[in-house]
Amino acid sequence: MTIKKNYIDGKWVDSLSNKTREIINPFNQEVIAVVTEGDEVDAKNAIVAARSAFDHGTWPTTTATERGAIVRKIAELIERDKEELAELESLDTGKTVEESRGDMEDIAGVFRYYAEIADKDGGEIIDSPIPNSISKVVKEPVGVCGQITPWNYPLLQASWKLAPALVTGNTLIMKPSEITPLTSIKVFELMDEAGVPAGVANLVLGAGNTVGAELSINTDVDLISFTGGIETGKKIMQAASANVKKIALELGGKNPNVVFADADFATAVDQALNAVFFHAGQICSAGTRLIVEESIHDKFVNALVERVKKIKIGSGFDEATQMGPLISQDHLNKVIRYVETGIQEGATVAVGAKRPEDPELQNGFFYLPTVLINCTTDMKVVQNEGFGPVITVEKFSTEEEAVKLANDSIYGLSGGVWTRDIAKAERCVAKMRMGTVWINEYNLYFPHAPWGGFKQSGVGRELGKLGLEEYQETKHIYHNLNPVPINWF
Ligand SMILES: NC(=O)c1ccc[n+]([C@@H]2O[C@H](COP(=O)([O-])OP(=O)(O)OC[C@H]3O[C@@H](n4cnc5c(N)ncnc54)[C@H](O)[C@@H]3O)[C@@H](O)[C@H]2O)c1
Ligand SMILES: C[N+](C)(C)CC=O
Repeated sequence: MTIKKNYIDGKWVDSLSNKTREIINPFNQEVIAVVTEGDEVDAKNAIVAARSAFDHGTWPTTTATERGAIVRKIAELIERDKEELAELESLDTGKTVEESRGDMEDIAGVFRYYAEIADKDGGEIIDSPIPNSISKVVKEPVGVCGQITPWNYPLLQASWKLAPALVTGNTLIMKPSEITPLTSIKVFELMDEAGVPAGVANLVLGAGNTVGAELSINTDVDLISFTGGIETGKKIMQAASANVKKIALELGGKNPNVVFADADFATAVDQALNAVFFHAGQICSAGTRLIVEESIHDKFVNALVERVKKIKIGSGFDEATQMGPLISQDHLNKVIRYVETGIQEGATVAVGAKRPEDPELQNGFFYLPTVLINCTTDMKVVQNEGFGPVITVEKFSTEEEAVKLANDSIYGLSGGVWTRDIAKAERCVAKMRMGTVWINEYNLYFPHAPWGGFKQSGVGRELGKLGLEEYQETKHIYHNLNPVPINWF
């Protein structure tokens, strides 16, 4: 098997240690690739390349229109190679190929969106309060950016960082999750083909506590953008204080999906399933906390359980499959422990809570879709992110109680409200402390609207204009057209 390499200063290179890592297919544990295993030294080399490209290269001063054209070209290349990318993503993560195809469309859309808005904001002229002066505000790139991504949406989360960083003239070093690097490697090949200059975009493969930690602490890095778990986010925040780096943190969620009795019942049941079991629940915004009005609770749970029993789990490459495996043995063990904790705390298993018995699935990291009822907000299984195909169900009887339960969390990433009463929906979402709230919808996102968390779900925003501004410094330029001595001293 050819060893896949780091991409530093425009060249594909092995890590200096010559260590390698096997990449495993979560469906059957087969080795699907071998990649070089970078560490702090490789990260430092990439930082030197990115620093030099920023301080001495042409990229930061290339016009936004030209940078936008290159980013548009990346979108076209992703569309050209969409099928190959989708298959790689499914091999690496276990998600269905149909899902991965959807991801690739979203990813191309993100590159296109940022290519389009790249040259649409030329700054601002301020109405200066001082005669004979010009006061203007311009945007400039932040500098060298470290970008660290998770395993659940490897290329999608990478695209939310790469596209805005590039169009705004930054240079960058990306570290994908060490267990799912394949589509990131491929997209760096495409960025090279699109004409991104050497040193502007660098890729270092390897572990979080080596490559990731170096990117976070190194004082030649000006910004660190991280998507991943809350505990890692806290470490990165601390390390970033070494040079008061700018930080953008997209962290976890424990997201409430509130269903009122007057909601469209069938749609709310269907979307509650999607909200949590899509990608086996390995989604930051998964609607893992179902909060249902008491009067419809039993009927809702029964309908949910009937549908859950029919979910087809299997290979992401089988067109009939609706849910694939979890990402790894470690993660499967974590989900098993998480459910056991819930049961010990008093939750009742309505369906699932075990591994499938199908002999064909025994080599994969599968866990059955699980519904836990009789849950209360004080339980760990309701408060902690499980990141698996597990939904907890709580009851409420008043609108105030529904909002109170929804907000009772250290997280604030996203949430949903299901009702036909427009005023009630608006009252609820106005009080819900989350970065994204859906009304009669769940888990929808697109490049035009910002994404990010309240509370411990993160700092900053990705996507939309705010996602671009994360990669920009704001400079006020004051020009005195009639300089005269002040004569104070
Ligand atoms: N808010 C969002 O948009 C969003 C999107 C996707 C995933 N997530 C979150 O990501 C988590 C799952 O992903 P994960 O298990 O890969 O998360 P993780 O925190 O374990 O790892 C994420 C990345 O951080 C790296 N890392 C680990 N330790 C590090 C360190 N000390 N310094 C620097 N980097 C380090 C890892 O190698 C990986 O590349 C979940 O909590 C999920 O909610 C959030
Ligand atoms: C941000 N999102 C929803 C694409 C993936 C979260 O894990």
